[in-house]
Amino acid sequence: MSKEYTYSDVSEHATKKNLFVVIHEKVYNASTFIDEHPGGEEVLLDVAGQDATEAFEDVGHSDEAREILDTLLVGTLKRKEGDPKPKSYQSSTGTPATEAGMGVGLYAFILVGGLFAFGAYKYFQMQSENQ
Ligand code: HEM
Repeated sequence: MSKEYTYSDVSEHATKKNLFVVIHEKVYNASTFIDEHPGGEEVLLDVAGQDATEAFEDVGHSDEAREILDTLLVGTLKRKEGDPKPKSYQSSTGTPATEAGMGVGLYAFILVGGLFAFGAYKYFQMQSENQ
């Protein structure tokens, strides 16, 4: 019974009693669940009628949470031109940024290590000259 919703259809369901969210291109009706949400109703109201993929994944929800999600499914999202871009968690900028951070850390480590080795080398050279 998969129904297709456009982004503007979804955005019309943005109240506590009528609350749709988009997660991974699927449309969920969270109205019945909002009062039971362990993370509180505030966070769900924040993303009501919007793409909540990033918010949902950032929390690192359990498999149980994903099972509940399945029971709330009402349809799939049909994107049109001009709609907000899909929030695909995998392709978010988080991963490359982390890699870049590690790269910089690695260079810093090599640089500091190199300087230390050079210092030690000079130190032992002076020591042997003094003898
Ligand atoms: C309809 C979609 C959602 C469902 C079915 C859902 C379900 C759940 C469930 C079952 C938990 C308990 C912990 C776990 O099993 O992972 C939980 C915790 C939580 N959720 Fe959601 N959630 C949804 C959307 C969201 C969104 C959009 C946010 C936005 C940030 C959010 C924020 C949180 C937070 C912060 C917790 C942790 C609460 C704590 O440990 O004190 N959830 N959620």
